[in-house]
Amino acid sequence: MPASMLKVENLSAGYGPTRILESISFSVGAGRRLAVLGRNGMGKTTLFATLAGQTRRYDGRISIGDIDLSSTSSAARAHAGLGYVPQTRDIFPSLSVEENLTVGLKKRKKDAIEEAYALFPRLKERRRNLGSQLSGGEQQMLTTARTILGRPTVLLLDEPLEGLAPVICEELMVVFSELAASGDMTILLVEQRIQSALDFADEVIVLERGRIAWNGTPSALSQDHKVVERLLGVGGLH
Ligand SMILES: Nc1ncnc2c1ncn2[C@@H]1O[C@H](COP(=O)(O)OP(=O)(O)OP(=O)(O)O)[C@@H](O)[C@H]1O
Repeated sequence: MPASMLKVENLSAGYGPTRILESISFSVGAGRRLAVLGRNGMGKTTLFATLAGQTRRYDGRISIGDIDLSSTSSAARAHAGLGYVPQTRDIFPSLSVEENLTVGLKKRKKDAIEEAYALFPRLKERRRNLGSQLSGGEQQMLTTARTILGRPTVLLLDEPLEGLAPVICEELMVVFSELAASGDMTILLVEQRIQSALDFADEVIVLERGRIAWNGTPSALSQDHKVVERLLGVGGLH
């Protein structure tokens, strides 16, 4: 299935009575890549959790293509093509890699496994290992592969590089770029490794206290040292 456009209009959301996101609006064209940046606690994870239907939405609209997802369940959003890879690397620790990949699949188990191994050959080497025996990078590959097997047309990746060695980060970013280049997925990436996010993205939004404080291209952001320092808290990019 080809990638879908994601549109977010005047979205406000939070946890119970605690408002975190205030009137967020942006759209990501089909097959485009958006980096969502911001200092700690500015609402990036809350934005993704809200898109995935896991927080309380007070107001606003979320749509994929022509489908309005605003009031639908998390399961319905996944069914409509939204894939969410949370920061928590959700895998089953007591199941093997292969079982993690196929649990819940009724059909095309063999195809799914081969597809995941083609994407992440390291998982093939580890196929008999339990989830709990994997390194952080392998867990990230497994959770990403599990989500991709659901054939999302919009993929949300929340800090996939967190805590990983540089060589593994590079490996993951290559796969994410290949997925984006396939034209099958629109990808939104939250990442603290700002340079990696800027190298990957076509467009950027920067959140500050639950609002969009800046939006533009990666090159415009790289050149705006004041914005980088004020909104991202780093003295310069390299
Ligand atoms: N389950 C929750 N209940 C109440 N408040 C929460 C909950 N999760 C997060 N928050 C609050 O929402 C705000 C935004 O947090 P969020 O995790 O979305 O930020 P973030 O930009 O992803 O930060 P980080 O880069 O540290 O992951 C913070 O003030 C945080 O304390």
